[in-house]
Amino acid sequence: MIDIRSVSHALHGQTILSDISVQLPKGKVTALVGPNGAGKSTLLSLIARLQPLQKGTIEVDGLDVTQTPSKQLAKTLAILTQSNQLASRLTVADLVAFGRFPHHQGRPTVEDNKLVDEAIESLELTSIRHRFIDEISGGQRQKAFVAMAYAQDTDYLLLDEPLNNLDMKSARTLMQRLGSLSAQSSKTIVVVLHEINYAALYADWIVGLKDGRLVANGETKYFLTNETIEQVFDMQADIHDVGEHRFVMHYR
Ligand SMILES: Nc1ncnc2c1ncn2[C@@H]1O[C@H](COP(=O)(O)OP(=O)(O)OP(=O)(O)O)[C@@H](O)[C@H]1O
Repeated sequence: MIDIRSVSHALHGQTILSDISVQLPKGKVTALVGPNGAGKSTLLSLIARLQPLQKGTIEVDGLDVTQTPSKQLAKTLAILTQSNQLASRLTVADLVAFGRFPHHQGRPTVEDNKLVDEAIESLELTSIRHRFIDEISGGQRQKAFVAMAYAQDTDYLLLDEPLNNLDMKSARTLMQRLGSLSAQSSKTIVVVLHEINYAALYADWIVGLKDGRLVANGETKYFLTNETIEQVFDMQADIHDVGEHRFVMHYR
């Protein structure tokens, strides 16, 4: 579980997050949703300790993120951020292998190499594994960064808008993979999504933020109501049940 208690955050005098308390369930896929600027990326970065926690506490699997040694945290949690800039010239395979570094400290084992190959195959990057990441398309690069996070094989995986630039089939394949990682390998996955229907189909749990506040939080089918969509996104949408899933018709 990721246990977030009374977390507030401010930058340059501006409140970014206000008193957020929420528990993200272990072994499930949680979607973090909300309008632009709601604070989703900030919350993810605080969970992963990419910036210092100003107020409140965050525990990942019982580990207080402010107290846990970096090596231990890196073996527990992997994050894909939105700013994936690397100065050095790396191939896709180098980049993905980089994700294993906290585990082997520069001396990869057969198991490390196997996990790198699996991540490359899972994201369908095999044919471009030797290409440089600054010479591939935006969607291919996004997949390479997702593969790097995936290869870390941590129990907790945080992904900030992993579907950016992905075509329809690639997006569906990735969400299916994340679903099976949680269902079959008990991984806890937190994913920032803008398309609510990916959350509807693949998330077990949804957390809605708006203006730095927690607006709604619950199991997917209970979260997806007209009232909640309006509260979080300030827009009306029809909710339709199709089979066992609930969809949000927000396209017109
Ligand atoms: N480095 C920064 N300095 C100052 N303000 C920042 C900084 N980073 C983010 N913010 C502000 O914090 C607020 C939350 O930003 P954040 O990126 O967490 O939102 P988000 O929900 O992830 O948005 P989006 O959906 O657009 O990616 C915004 O008002 C943003 O302008």
